[in-house]
Amino acid sequence: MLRHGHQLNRSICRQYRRSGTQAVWPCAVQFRRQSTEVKPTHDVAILGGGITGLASAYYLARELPNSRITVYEASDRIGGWLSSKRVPVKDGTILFEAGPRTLRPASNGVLSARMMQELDLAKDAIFPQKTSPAAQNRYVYYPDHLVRMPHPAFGFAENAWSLLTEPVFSGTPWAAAQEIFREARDQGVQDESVGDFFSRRLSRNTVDRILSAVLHGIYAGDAWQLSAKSLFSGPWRDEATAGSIFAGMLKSRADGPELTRREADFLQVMKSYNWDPLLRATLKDTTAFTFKDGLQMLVDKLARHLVEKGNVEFRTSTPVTSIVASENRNNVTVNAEDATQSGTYTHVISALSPGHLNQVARKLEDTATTILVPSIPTVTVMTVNLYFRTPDLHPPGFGYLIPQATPFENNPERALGVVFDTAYSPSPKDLDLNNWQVNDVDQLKQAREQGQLINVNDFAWYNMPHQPNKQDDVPERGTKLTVMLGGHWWNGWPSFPDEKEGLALARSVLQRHLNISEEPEAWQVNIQKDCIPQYTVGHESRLKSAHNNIWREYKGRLRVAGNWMAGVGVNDCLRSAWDVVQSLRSGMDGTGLEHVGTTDFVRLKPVRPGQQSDK
Ligand SMILES: C=Cc1c2[nH]c(c1C)Cc1[nH]c(c(CCC(=O)O)c1C)Cc1[nH]c(c(C)c1CCC(=O)O)Cc1[nH]c(c(C)c1C=C)C2
Repeated sequence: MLRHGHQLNRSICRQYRRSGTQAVWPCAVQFRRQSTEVKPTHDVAILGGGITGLASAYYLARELPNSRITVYEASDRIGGWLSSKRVPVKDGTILFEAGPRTLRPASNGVLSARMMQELDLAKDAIFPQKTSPAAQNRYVYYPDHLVRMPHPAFGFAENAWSLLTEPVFSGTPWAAAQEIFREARDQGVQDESVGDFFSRRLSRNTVDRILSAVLHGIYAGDAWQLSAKSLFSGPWRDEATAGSIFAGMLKSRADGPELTRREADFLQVMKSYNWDPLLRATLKDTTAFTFKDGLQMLVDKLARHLVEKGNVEFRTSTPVTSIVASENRNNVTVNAEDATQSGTYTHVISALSPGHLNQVARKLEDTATTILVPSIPTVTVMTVNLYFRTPDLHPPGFGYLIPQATPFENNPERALGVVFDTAYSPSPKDLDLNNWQVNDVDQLKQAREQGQLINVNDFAWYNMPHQPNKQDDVPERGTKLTVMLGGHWWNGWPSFPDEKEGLALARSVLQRHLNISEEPEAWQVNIQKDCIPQYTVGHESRLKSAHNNIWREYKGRLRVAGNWMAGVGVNDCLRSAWDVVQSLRSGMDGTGLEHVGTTDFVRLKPVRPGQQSDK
């Protein structure tokens, strides 16, 4: 982080000082409010205070309430890549996100939705509607202009015209029509790159012009390095079992979608959860949500909740130097740089990156690094947040992605994409009663009390009767954008652009692509070093080796979680924390990687036309 301090973490610290709680949180000192001294069933050290570490502590404290939990964090703040900052502008304040900015409620996202309900955060959330431009309008920049991606809401004629005339789609509709007739891969192929897989099944243009853009937006990675088996496990399996991706899709429609048994069980557990009916309805109407003070609110609320629990201790500014299993594998000693913070635990959950875990993992009396996890490459992403006084400097939408095929002269900065952040916050105009589609507040309140969903223009008004939430506190909304740079384009670079260069690169992208030449009123440059692990070809077999190595050395006393195993997003981090805690709770042996490569599949009931799938 190159600008602005860690105000939000410090503000919790101040709040706890003010609230008269017995110790100061977290500010480099430990904090534990022990209610009654009961011998803990599990004494667990969690390594890493990012979202995975916090979520692990949260699930442990809930599922194993008699456990004792110690979270070790090397830096002086918690939250990892999640970092929201409120910054001043001429007439108010606006919110910048350095890392992830929204959460999707689908799939593993049910965990973030559930956490939001349990932490009473839904009243602070912002829910753009499915039908809003933010949800529907997604663009790709190719070769020298923005192209809106087809969406059912745009109608047949517009979508067909775009597919037939835009160079970005050149050859793709024809390749898709032929996919079912293409020969399936040799059964001996263990894995291949996403690029190789989809250029075999569809076309090279489809990969370079469309898929590579999608992969930029999720992994900031190279389509020709990332693993098809790990990233597109469904189509990868469909080719092997049904002969083609299209045939696999037809089979799913007829017989029902195929899931691993573990996934089906997870969905069942989530379905039977006692959802707030209004939140459930709101989530069905939205594709992504955020909070009025950004995703940092989730971190702060989680931390506060854990401190109040009493059985969680945070040790910030406490780098761990090694973790050593006892000879009989009954416990693990965590050694910290400050020896007074070292301790012996029944279990350790590592929420560290693989490289960091390898550095601290030691065999008994061994001083050399132990390779527990085979090397998993990472990429560095620079995010540049900018705020301009003039509103609507871009077309309405979520943002745009830049594929690998965009000619160098149209993207010499090697940008990956641009996010239109204003789309996630209602403007003061949206909140003005006179601009509402319905403006009889009493009628709206009555409807809300009956559990009906009320929308204020493009947003669900969940926190009624309070004013709908907004992120930017300004009387007239400007334009807020984030330019994403780097990723795989910067692989092997000995150093990265500094703050000044980053800002210049971002402004140059905006000038060329959106014709924005205005001076930004506020900006922030963030370099997220090694933030996204790359699931490159052979990823699954590396995870299997990691499982074997960790089991051999720690026999279930060390479990791993994080964004390097089953998805790089915040929701996936929550899921890996959830899985580790569930297996600890049920007394199962494991490492956190025991499910990798499972072949136990079940079919769900097919969804008939007109029928709604269960969310
Ligand atoms: C900070 C950079 C990140 C990039 N990808 C991710 C991060 C954190 C991880 C990620 N982004 C998305 C997903 C899909 C599933 C999901 O959980 O939503 C994942 C795993 C989608 C996405 N991509 C962008 C945004 C704003 C979102 C929504 C989720 C979020 O807020 O992160 C834009 C975007 N992300 C990256 C780039 C290069 C990019 C470009 C416009 C990298």
